[in-house]
Amino acid sequence: MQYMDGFEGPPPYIHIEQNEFLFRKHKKQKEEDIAVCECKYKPDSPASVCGEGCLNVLTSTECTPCYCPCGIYCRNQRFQNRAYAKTKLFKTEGRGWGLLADEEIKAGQFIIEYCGEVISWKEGRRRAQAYEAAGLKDAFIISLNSHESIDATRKGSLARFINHSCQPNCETRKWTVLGEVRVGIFAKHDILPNTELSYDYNFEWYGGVKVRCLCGAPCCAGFLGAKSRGFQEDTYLWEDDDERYSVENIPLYDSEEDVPASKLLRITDSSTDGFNLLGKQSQLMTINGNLDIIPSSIEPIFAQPLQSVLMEDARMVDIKTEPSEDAKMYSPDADQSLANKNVTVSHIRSNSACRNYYIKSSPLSNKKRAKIYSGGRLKNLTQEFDVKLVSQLLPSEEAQEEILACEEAKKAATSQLDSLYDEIRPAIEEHEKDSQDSVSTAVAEKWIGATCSKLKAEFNLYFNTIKHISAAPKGVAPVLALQNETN
Ligand SMILES: C[S@@+](CC[C@H](N)C(=O)[O-])C[C@H]1O[C@@H](n2cnc3c(N)ncnc32)[C@H](O)[C@@H]1O
Repeated sequence: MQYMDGFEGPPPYIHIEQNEFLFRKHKKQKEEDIAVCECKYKPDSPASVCGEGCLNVLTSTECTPCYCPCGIYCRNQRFQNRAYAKTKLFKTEGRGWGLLADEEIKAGQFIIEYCGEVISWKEGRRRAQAYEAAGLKDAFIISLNSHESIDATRKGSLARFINHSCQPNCETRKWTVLGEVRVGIFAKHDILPNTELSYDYNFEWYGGVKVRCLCGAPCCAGFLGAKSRGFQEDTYLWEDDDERYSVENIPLYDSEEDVPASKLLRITDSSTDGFNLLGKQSQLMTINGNLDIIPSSIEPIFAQPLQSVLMEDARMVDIKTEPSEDAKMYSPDADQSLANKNVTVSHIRSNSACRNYYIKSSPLSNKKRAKIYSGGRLKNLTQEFDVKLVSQLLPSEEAQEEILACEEAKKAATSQLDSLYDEIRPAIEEHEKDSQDSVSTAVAEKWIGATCSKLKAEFNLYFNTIKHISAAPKGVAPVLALQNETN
């Protein structure tokens, strides 16, 4: 994403409105598992249909379309229908971006779903550490259930912008929707328009970095997610009077570098897909890379601390946004910028061990492909040489043994990597290339390890060969050169 005159928006992300499953497929609900309520549609009281008394509502389960006795009148399909409240994105002072109510919201109302990438708990931990190592201070990982998390760092809904408060007006609730658990943000009490939405991250948040809380509530816990499982497992055990749990003993970060709010204005209408970012200038780039023209007279929004959340005087403008497609949302620039900023797991993965092992589609011409690939696998493009022959040319027995041992180690590492391919072949075939993002974390870890071992073994072989050749008497090198030419 690009902004005029150096104005910066939030780091780019892909806007999605349903969870994406990275490590498993979306569950398929079996017919026998569908919970059917006993509600009946009465024309004289439509508001009673699938309301508080509905058996499914009571168990936080959404009704399944076609199975609910109330048919199209069912009101218990809010996640499925994306029955979101109207919200707007805005720039806060010191807490990055936040989300405002853009209409009156009633107590208990479903506001928005927290969407992102569904990953394992272990992967969540790993990512949190990788994000922290990469200097990303905004945390977007929340827990979904005992073994899975939702990571909205790279992909997410507008809910990813809801900030924490120790005295929040919203809360997260988990609902079962078509057999899958989903996380929704719900109003704890009535919320007036232009009020910042917030929930308590304490039991949800999984940020690696300790961030000083700026919610301003009298009961403020001091920093974010202090009671969350991630926080506790990561660093500290939560115990009253535990002196480790004090601001002084914990390295704190401000949530972002303070950018004067007067420089920025961001306005979003959650009723549309995607969002726009606006600077003082009349032009802006949407996240999907389209250039929109906006009147330059719009005043910036000034955010108040959460204590004074009502923002009646703020002038806001709704900007119509184009429906976004994932592919468009992530412009090459945005992708590049995110890749530079976040040394993410997939970044590490794809740089460390991919063999570009294309099964079907490939940008290469057939001719070029045929030259490089052999039986579907990428040929070793480095110049091979006859190690045995080279060793015989070396005068010292010790040197000979060393490079033969290196050759053996290289063979062993290569065969270990090759045998791993049998394990990952189905994923490679499904995704048409050998990206480690397409296999489970456990396999990817083995894959990275095996690739590193192979690279190390190759390096040792070449290094020792060069070392011994350069130490050998004159004449050995030309013989080797000749031998290489004849190969
Ligand atoms: C889920 S994101 C919320 C959106 C974020 N403000 C942004 O600009 O993308 C969580 C991050 O926002 C910041 N944040 C949220 N609530 C905060 C608070 N009460 N005080 C300080 N920083 C906060 C922290 O950096 C936190 O890691």
